[in-house]
Amino acid sequence: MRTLQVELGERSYPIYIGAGILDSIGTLSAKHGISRKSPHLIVTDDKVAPHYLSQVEEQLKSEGYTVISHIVPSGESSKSLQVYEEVMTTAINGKLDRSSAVFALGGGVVGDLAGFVAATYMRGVTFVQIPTTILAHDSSVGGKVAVNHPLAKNMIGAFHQPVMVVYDVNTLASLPPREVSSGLAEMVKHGLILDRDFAYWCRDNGEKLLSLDPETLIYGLERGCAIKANVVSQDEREGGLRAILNLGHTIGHAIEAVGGYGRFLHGEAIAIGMAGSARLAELLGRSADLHHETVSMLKAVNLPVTLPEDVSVERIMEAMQHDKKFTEGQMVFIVPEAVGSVAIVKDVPVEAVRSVVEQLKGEG
Ligand SMILES: NC(=O)c1ccc[n+]([C@@H]2O[C@H](COP(=O)([O-])OP(=O)(O)OC[C@H]3O[C@@H](n4cnc5c(N)ncnc54)[C@H](O)[C@@H]3O)[C@@H](O)[C@H]2O)c1
Ligand SMILES: O=C(O)C(=O)C[C@@H](O)[C@H](O)[C@H](O)COP(=O)(O)O
Ligand SMILES: [Zn+2]
Repeated sequence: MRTLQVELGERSYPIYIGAGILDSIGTLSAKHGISRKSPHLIVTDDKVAPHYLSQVEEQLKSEGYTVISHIVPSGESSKSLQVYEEVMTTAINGKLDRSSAVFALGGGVVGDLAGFVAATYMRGVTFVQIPTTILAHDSSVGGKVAVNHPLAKNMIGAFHQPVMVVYDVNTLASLPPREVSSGLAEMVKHGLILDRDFAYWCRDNGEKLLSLDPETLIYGLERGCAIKANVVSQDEREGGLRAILNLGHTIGHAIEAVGGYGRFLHGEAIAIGMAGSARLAELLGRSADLHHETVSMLKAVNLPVTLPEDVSVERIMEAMQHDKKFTEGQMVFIVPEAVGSVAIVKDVPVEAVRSVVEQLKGEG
């Protein structure tokens, strides 16, 4: 087992990464001071539960913990206020108290939903992340938790850090190929924003990553987590720097919303968004040839880089107005300047953005 640390003063926490470490969840919970006198809640989804829920329940029980579980339908539609209320009802009926913990067992959907429950139940209880997707190397780190509004992604949320992240890479073996690619979008993003060598490493190792070669995958997840942890440690609440983690997300979140939170996976939408950001960089004269490089990296892990013909440019433009980075009437974009380096650009002309979205429906 390897340990990375997210440095956040008194809210610092470890990311444990290893093969088979779900079997240590009970002992790790005890190590992190989780009470044996209060009941705890595991939140998971109906695709993850058949694989891993009983293992986690048994593990915690064998260490003397009392746990109840809530299984939500898999998929982005569970990041809703309705499902949030249902999980809250389970927590209240289960008599969780202020010393209780909420464990998120699953991908980013379960992590964001369960984290928002943990952030708000009795105004905040202990939160543990047990990620089971590649994408969750990003979502389980950093404490952004939220549910969606039909009009805009992650609109109802909080910052609530976990006390630990327990990342058992063995769980990734059951991921469907489309989810593997979706998760790799955030890994490529981590290279594109801050680490040129890592971005090219992802491209060169695309085949091995797609086939879940253990050594390659663990290196990629560790490097991705380390880049994310480093940014979060410098700017926990996105006062400035943290916004770079949003590369591709302004267009990507709009694509997800217009697709009804289900047509496009998060990683697919931000892959298209990253291709768009590279086009924007070229249009704004900030770099040449970045689109070609970005697209080659995304294609190496089977990600889409164009929008289907039937998606309305106007609806994308409309949905984009809700981007959380936009303030005081200014469109703010994370614009790549070179592979491994991005800028936060304010007041991007709306016509430039529209032109990029239109191009995404063409050859990308
Ligand atoms: N909080 C953050 O910082 C942050 C960062 C990135 C993404 N996100 C959010 O994360 C979400 C996407 O996360 P995701 O891609 O993990 O989606 P997800 O949680 O929906 O998981 C993807 C799919 O894989 C299934 N699954 C999960 N683990 C599995 C396993 N081990 N074996 C088999 N099937 C498994 C799930 O049931 C689901 O169908 C989006 O809502 C996105 O907004 C949040
Ligand atoms: O952690 C962050 O900060 C990110 O931007 C990571 C993103 O990958 C993630 O999708 C995040 O949930 C987006 O946050 P939002 O504030 O744009 O909703
Ligand atoms: Zn993301």
